[in-house]
Amino acid sequence: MGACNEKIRSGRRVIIREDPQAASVYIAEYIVSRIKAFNPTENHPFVLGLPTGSSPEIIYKLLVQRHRAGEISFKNVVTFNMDEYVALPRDHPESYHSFMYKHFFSHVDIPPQNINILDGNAPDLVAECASFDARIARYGGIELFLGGVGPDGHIAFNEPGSSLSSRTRVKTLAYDTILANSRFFDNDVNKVPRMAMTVGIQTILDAREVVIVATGAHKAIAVQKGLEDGINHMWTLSALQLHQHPLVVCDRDATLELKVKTVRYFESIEQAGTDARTQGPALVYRPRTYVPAPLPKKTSPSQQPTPDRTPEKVPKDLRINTELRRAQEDEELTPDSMSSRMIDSAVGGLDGTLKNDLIFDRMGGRMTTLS
Ligand SMILES: N[C@@H]1[C@@H](O)[C@H](O)[C@@H](COP(=O)(O)O)O[C@@H]1O
Repeated sequence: MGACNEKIRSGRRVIIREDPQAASVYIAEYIVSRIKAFNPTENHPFVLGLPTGSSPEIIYKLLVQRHRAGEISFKNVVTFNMDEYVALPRDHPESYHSFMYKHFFSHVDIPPQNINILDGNAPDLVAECASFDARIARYGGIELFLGGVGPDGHIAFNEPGSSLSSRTRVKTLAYDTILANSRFFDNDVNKVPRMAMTVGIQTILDAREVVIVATGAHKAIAVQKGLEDGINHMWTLSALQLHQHPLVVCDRDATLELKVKTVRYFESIEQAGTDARTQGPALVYRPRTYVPAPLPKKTSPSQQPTPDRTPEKVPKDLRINTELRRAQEDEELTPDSMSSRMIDSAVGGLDGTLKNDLIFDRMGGRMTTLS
């Protein structure tokens, strides 16, 4: 597993800020800059994946502020939310529908028909999940998926043990998650829904870029398992090691379980000038792997886009071809394999201090110390 990871960790970025506010400022600015760089139009919208949870609340607040200041429009942005509880009324204050309208959608100019949230009360939940995946495919895939992480390392509701190749589906919540989320339900575990619908790990990995916010000491073990250990379905955050462009933004507390060397390494990448806000994956050069069907003409908010509701109606050519996408993505910010660190030229462009830090990390150096 270790050797395999070395090859696939390319382009991984970890940004560390002192507190949740500063981490959120970074992410909000990043999202704004990505949407602006994409220059979305009605026929070529920016497709944004979105989370709920307490961690992204500040991010939404900042995005709303930027919108009110006239700095960003969401008119040509299409959103897909990660997850929703099953059988919780849509207008329940803790439904993810309510959360999203309360914190974000009601305050920006996104057209209602551009909003996609799983319907946890659909008569056929399996068909609803398939329809959700079909809608994502119809829009040409997700450009940027923002996510949080649970204390047990889950992303969306992909609980420990989830399949790394999963797509949108119904999941039974882990007890840890029910306990963690009971704070939103009068601290009563019995009020927390037992099931949820969630995008799968593969749904997230299919996004062209994934941004994770992790703040607070209670996320430190998940961050350590996700970043330093190997890919493990018991810590589904770690699946991002399979992605070409994951960006994890932590506050200082969330790094408490990381090795000092890991923290210093990622800080050195940022100091070396590979600022994620300007070094994200190319937005326009990566070809879409399918041709999106033309979007319906906008009429009234009550006339939602009418995606096919059943899996049978999903045309084959709308399926995501991840192999082709991977083949196209070969740009790297900084080599992150042990073998490449051993080559002095890999750090040749850094200043003396950074060079010393990284050269210290050579396998040869460690062997000398041990002998
Ligand atoms: N389904 C959500 C996740 O998407 C979220 O990342 C997690 C962490 O939430 P918080 O940010 O409140 O810690 O909570 C829930 O389980």
